[in-house]
Amino acid sequence: MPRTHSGEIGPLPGWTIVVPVKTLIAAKTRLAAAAGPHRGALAVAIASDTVAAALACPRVARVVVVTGDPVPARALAALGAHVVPDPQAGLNAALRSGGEEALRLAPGAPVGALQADLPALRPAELDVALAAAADFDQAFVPDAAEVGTTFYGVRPGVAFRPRFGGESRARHLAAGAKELAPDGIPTVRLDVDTPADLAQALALGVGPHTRAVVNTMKEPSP
Ligand SMILES: Nc1nc2c(ncn2[C@@H]2O[C@H](COP(=O)(O)OP(=O)(O)OP(=O)(O)O)[C@@H](O)[C@H]2O)c(=O)[nH]1
Ligand SMILES: C=C(OP(=O)(O)O)C(=O)O
Repeated sequence: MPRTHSGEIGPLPGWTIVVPVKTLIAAKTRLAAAAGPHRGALAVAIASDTVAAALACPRVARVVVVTGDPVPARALAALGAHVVPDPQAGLNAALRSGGEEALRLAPGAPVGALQADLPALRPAELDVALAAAADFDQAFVPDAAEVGTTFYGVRPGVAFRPRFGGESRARHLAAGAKELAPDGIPTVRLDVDTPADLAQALALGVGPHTRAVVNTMKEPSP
């Protein structure tokens, strides 16, 4: 059963959050030099901390992971995500496919897309973003660099049309989605693509999966 919570207008259905996870062999290429042989483990760990934080968020009823890779599929299912296959037609096709599954699972629930690379994500900060998003047909959270997007969501009954990839902030704005960038949600906005992003996330405080892999990366080679 989806969790519900009380608000001024009575109990609302919880969000279904769709998280896309790339096949590991192609994942986190910008961290390849920093992570070396730990790149795949780091990608799974970052996705695990993102999914665990989303599942712990009061306004989230369920997480649908879209991936074509059995390794993150197993790890994220073990955390409680519902995993579906990737249609292998790019990021937005993967998200739309997850959105269709979201409607099958909970037709009356709001649907959001969340990047899988938010290792510092705090459930309470995601909750702030979801509470704000509920007031708009379509809304999104820009990434910390204000170029990309970390979250895009729609109200029940509104077509789910994510436009992620590259300069997606401008595309979401042009499509009429409301930009949400309140103070106090840095961990929703900090997507980790580069070593500098990872350093910033470590400073904010990452989840235990990412912490463990980063500790291994720091160990001197035998
Ligand atoms: N399921 C799925 N997820 C994808 C796909 N492309 C990207 N993603 C996910 O979308 C988010 C943003 O991905 P990117 O920044 O393009 O890739 P990345 O692996 O994080 O990093 P780079 O390799 O450095 O570009 C991450 O959560 C990825 O796992 C895809 O084709 N299918
Ligand atoms: C896919 C995106 O981001 P990145 O490639 O920076 O993870 C995006 O911001 O739409």
